Amino acid sequence: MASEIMDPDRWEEVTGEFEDVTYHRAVDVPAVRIAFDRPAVRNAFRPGTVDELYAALDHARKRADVGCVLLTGNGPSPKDGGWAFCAGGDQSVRGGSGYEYRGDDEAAADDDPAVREARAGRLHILEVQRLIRFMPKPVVAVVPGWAVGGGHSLHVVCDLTLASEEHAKFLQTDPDVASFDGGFGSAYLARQIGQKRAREVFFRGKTYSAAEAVDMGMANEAIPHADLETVALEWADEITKKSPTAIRMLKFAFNMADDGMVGQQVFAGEATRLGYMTEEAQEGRDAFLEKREPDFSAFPWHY
Ligand SMILES: CC(C)(COP(=O)(O)OP(=O)(O)OC[C@H]1O[C@@H](n2cnc3c(N)ncnc32)[C@H](O)[C@@H]1OP(=O)(O)O)[C@@H](O)C(=O)NCCC(=O)NCCSC(=O)c1cc(O)c2ccccc2c1O
Repeated sequence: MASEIMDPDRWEEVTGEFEDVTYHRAVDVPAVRIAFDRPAVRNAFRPGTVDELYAALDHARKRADVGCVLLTGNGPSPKDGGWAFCAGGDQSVRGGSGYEYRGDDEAAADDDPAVREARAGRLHILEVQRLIRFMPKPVVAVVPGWAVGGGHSLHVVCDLTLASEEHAKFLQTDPDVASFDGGFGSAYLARQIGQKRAREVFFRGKTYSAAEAVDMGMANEAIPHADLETVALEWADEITKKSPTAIRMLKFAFNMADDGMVGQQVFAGEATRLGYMTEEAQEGRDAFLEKREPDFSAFPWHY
């Protein structure tokens, strides 16, 4: 198995071109498990990792038989036995304007010369954040160890966070390495734990345990390490037994208050879809196609 705490009987691999992440589908729950797979570097991401993560998440987003995504990190490290969710951007490939494809990572990069010419350093983990935020199904951060820097921001943007009681550690190093996630990583964190605490997380760079993260309101539950993935699957099972439409509308309703006009647009788009599903809307469409006046008289003015 990809990770020591992953139960081989519960998962089957989803085929794809993956080097830096693993992608599995649960055998008895409509959920998938997407995991960073660079445990020797605390699951830090390089550009190719982010490309693969995006591809796997987008695949999960589109599947009718997937209602929940578990995002985690494989472990332990073969070097020292350490555990990590994700330690953020790989500092060894950070260039002048972002993270760069280098070495074997280069193979994953787009070869089109015009694309190469346009490409600045990659900060496209932000595109992954938006995908998580706007996908119409819950994404659960399953944190078996370090969640640091851009890895911390990823857990923040996930809908729920479950953390290993023994090994999860939450830390913001952004200002130590002269980086700053001024979007969800900081501002949305402040929504979760309050302005003073969020500023402390970034300005002091203190490490918080799973229990502290739960107390602060940025994690949902601390779970014994050995049971972490079992409990995560139980949560996925509970979630996916509920109405897909209700869960989708709730996620977008929760988002809307913080997402401005885009949040309204995403929620309203789903409301439009529900409208289109009514006979009333179909009468509007049919009347146009049949070149007649619409007759909405059968549809009451509900209150
Ligand atoms: C994560 C740690 C706190 C763990 O400490 P620990 O003592 O347990 O382990 P080691 O330090 O010995 O690490 C083991 C091994 O892993 C390598 N490693 C760890 N993290 C990284 C990393 N981020 N990049 C590269 N390599 C890493 C480490 O070098 C060791 O290798 P050896 O060969 O020596 O065995 C601690 O490791 C740590 O503090 N890591 C750095 C965390 C960090 O600063 N991350 C980057 C923050 S910035 C960021 O992530 C970010 C990315 C974006 O794309 C953004 C985009 C837009 C806006 C903001 C962004 C952003 O902030």
